[in-house]
Amino acid sequence: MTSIDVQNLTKEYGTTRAVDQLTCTVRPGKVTGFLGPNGAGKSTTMRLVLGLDRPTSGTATIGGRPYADIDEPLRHVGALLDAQAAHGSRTARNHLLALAAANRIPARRVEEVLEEAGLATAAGRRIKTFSLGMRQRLGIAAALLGDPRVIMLDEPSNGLDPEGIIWIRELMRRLAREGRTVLVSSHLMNETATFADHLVVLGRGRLLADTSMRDFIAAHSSPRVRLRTPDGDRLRGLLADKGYAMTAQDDGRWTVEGVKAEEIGSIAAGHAIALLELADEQASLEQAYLALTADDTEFAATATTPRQEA
Ligand SMILES: Nc1ncnc2c1ncn2[C@@H]1O[C@H](COP(=O)(O)OP(=O)(O)OP(=O)(O)O)[C@@H](O)[C@H]1O
Repeated sequence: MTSIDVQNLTKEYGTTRAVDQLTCTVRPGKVTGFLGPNGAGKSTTMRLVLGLDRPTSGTATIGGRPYADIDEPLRHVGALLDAQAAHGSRTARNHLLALAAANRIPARRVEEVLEEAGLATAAGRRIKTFSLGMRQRLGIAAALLGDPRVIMLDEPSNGLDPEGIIWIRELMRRLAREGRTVLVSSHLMNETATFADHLVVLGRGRLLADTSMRDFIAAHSSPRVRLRTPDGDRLRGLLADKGYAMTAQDDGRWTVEGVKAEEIGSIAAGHAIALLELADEQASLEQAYLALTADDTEFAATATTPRQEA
């Protein structure tokens, strides 16, 4: 089993505590979404796991070993941290060939990952001519080069077009199905909801949540019911007597907060009120995330303004 294990990890930059006593385990066979407001410590944690920075205290290991102790690390751990990092005057193919040679990876893997990342026709071009999306694809190709069991991607959808976003989503799902450990940071909640099974959420360097996506949404949202009825005013009165507010929506439906569909259904049935539609509404990951991180957002316009997806 190749897990990423973080134990009491702390990183201070001067007086800034970027990561604060963080303990979590990222397990194989799942895509784990790594979330948190700007400056929460996600990139710092990834850098510490990859040995690119030294922790102030605590440990980060991959499969039980610090990254620095892993021989030919690209064969075990693939990471995309900064897509701008590749040497601009090299071609994409030469960049990957150099990485392959340094890690004793056969050169034919270069052609495979170029193909997989949709860069086969651009392989002979210098990286400095690449768009941001192409650089992301190249970074992901590099991460996959050594067929690693552990993949860490920092904002992989950055700069990708809609087709690229679908590609990366399906790629991550497949990597997890193959039993690999996949850790992906993102600011895009709707996007994360489409690929993550599990979530690790940071706020100001501390762990706010380490839970399945489903449990996270259930824990950080209140129930809400959507319904349609020809007898809205009567039902609204009945629900008001029980302390529930029924709110008219623009599309002719009503919503009721803080209640489950079963309860509304039995109240309506008890008073012979017809319901043409009745359903529990699933809160979105974005709503649950905003509810959890409202107090931990360092750089927000106002604490109550929901952020739009970038
Ligand atoms: N090299 C550094 N020197 C000084 N401070 C740093 C350094 N790297 C990160 N920090 C600080 O550490 C904190 C965490 O930053 P980090 O980049 O890890 O957050 P993040 O969650 O990845 O944010 P974002 O979502 O904006 O990418 C921030 O306050 C940041 O300013």
